[in-house]
Amino acid sequence: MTSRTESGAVAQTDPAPTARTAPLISFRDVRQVFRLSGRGGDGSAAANRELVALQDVNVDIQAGQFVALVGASGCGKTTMLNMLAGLVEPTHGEVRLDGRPPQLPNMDIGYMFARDALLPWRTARKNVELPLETRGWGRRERRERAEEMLELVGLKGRESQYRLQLSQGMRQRVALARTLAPDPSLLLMDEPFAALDARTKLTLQAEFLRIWEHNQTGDRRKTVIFVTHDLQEAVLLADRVIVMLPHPGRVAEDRVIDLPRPRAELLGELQFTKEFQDTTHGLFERLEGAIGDRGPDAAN
Ligand SMILES: Nc1ncnc2c1ncn2[C@@H]1O[C@H](COP(=O)(O)OP(=O)(O)OP(=O)(O)O)[C@@H](O)[C@H]1O
Repeated sequence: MTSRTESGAVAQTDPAPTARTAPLISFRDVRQVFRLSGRGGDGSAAANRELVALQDVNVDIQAGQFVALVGASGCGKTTMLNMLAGLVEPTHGEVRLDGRPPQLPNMDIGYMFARDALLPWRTARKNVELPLETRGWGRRERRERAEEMLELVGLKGRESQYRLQLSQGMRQRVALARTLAPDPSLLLMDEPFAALDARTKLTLQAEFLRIWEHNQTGDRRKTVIFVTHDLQEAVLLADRVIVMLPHPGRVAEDRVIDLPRPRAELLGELQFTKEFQDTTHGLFERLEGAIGDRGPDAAN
């Protein structure tokens, strides 16, 4: 499989191992226009204008891939996640998940955000139990599963603590445990580690990768769509990095990351390898080049 960059060139791409099977996810000629209402520039007249959040997006993703979406603020990354979650329907074109338009609710999706969004009146364990409650799990199995997940993310002994008693890193661990608890096969992750300091971030990246890589050998392998502003994080974690540009939001580059797997134990060292630095540098130039290019819809 190949894909086109915005300039029409064919980008280096392709999830080789499963390339001949039908993609789990496909965005076909997707365009998303939001109608904005409000005051005009002079503050006097009401103005209605359109914002092109996504333009000509064509992306296929195979089951089990770890794909990072990277790009400046406003290039439509979250909108793509929301389309997969069934929260946004494209204005034009098609989004397919397992061959069908995404539907709400989809119990086989886990969605995780930059802010932990834990319920402050529930303990860590009760927070992890939440998605299991909505899926109708019984009380005992919920409790067992929540405890198992909290142990997996390194929070054994913290089950009864409330959000306020936990550090930001611990809260994100609880959020990760909550996202993984129902064992979803598709993970939508919107800057899940962005609010963490560098050291905690690296620890959580490694832990998440360890869990994900461990699952890849079983029948519950997980597809990950991981949104980040951090190019290094994208290259470290993903099989494939899609670089997006804003005004309008579009795909600029679609690159396979050819670093060894499993990677979880290597993250600390990988960052200093020439392979990693060359890959990151190439993609960085692509993003940097875009800074001068405000795109055809810069007013948006
Ligand atoms: N429901 C909406 N109504 C109007 N405009 C929207 C809506 N959702 C998103 N937008 C706009 O669409 C554009 C793309 O938004 P989106 O959140 O997908 O970008 P993003 O790349 O995820 O940005 P960030 O990195 O800042 O989260 C932005 O200009 C945003 O303001």
